[in-house]
Amino acid sequence: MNILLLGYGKMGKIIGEIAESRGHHISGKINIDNRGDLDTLDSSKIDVAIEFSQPDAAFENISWAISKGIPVVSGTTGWLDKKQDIDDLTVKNATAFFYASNFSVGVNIFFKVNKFLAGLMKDQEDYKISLEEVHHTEKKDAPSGTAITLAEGIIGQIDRVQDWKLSDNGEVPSGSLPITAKRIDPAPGTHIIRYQSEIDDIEITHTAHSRKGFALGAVLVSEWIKEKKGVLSMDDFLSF
Ligand SMILES: NC(=O)C1=CN([C@@H]2O[C@H](COP(=O)(O)OP(=O)(O)OC[C@H]3O[C@@H](n4cnc5c(N)ncnc54)[C@H](OP(=O)(O)O)[C@@H]3O)[C@@H](O)[C@H]2O)C=CC1
Ligand SMILES: O=C(O)C1=N[C@H](C(=O)O)C[C@H](O)C1
Repeated sequence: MNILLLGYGKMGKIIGEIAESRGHHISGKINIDNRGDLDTLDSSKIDVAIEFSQPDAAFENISWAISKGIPVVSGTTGWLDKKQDIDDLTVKNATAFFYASNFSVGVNIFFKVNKFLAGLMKDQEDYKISLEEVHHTEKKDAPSGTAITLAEGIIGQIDRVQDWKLSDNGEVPSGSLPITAKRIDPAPGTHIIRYQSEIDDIEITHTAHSRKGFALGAVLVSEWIKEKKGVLSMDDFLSF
């Protein structure tokens, strides 16, 4: 498969290595300084674009590829206020767009565990609920996309929590779920959900040991999406 990498930073580099080790060819490695190369690329020869850039670049990168009819797999976080426009463009151009806040299988299992636990805790009003995420200091957005997905999983199950708020000290108005974002090198990504009461605490944690799980997931999805059309997500890809 011919893969275009839109964004060639920490993630783009590992994705490129894994893709090549699985027999794929990297048709281009695009960063800010060589974005002009897109004008000379033969888009008909690209099977999939994998987009891991930065929040303020994602929309432009994805729109470019989708407008050319190239299926896109994107993991960039922090731009989702514009996702509906991309979904509409995908349908208009009869191609495919796949977004996930986290491509690792382990985190996607953790998403399910989070929802299950929230369902069990929905009537346990004595427990204070909080979420903490820890990432490396180069991360541009906070909270992480993964933390937002986890928060949405809790909000969907527990009526007394209506929204989430970023908070340094865990103090938020009643009805909000506090998310604390810590930036500590070299953390690839840790997410902790806590239910705390006077009697006891329940805590679940996912700790990524490297970026390999995110990158491998993105390559596996790219292999799967090649012949697909429409707006797709991890729920379409995973069988659990
Ligand atoms: N969904 C998931 O599973 C995961 C998502 N992520 C997300 O992926 C994104 C990238 O992460 P990471 O690789 O660690 O970040 P990096 O900062 O290491 O890499 C981002 C790259 O994007 C490039 N870039 C910036 N602007 C543009 C542009 N206009 N066009 C093309 N490329 C551009 C940067 O170029 P330059 O170096 O020239 O500035 C840089 O090389 C982040 O949003 C992160 O949150 C990360 C891990 C997993
Ligand atoms: O920026 C990162 O590094 C990561 N970003 C994603 C997020 O915001 O959730 C996924 C992972 O946690 C690593």
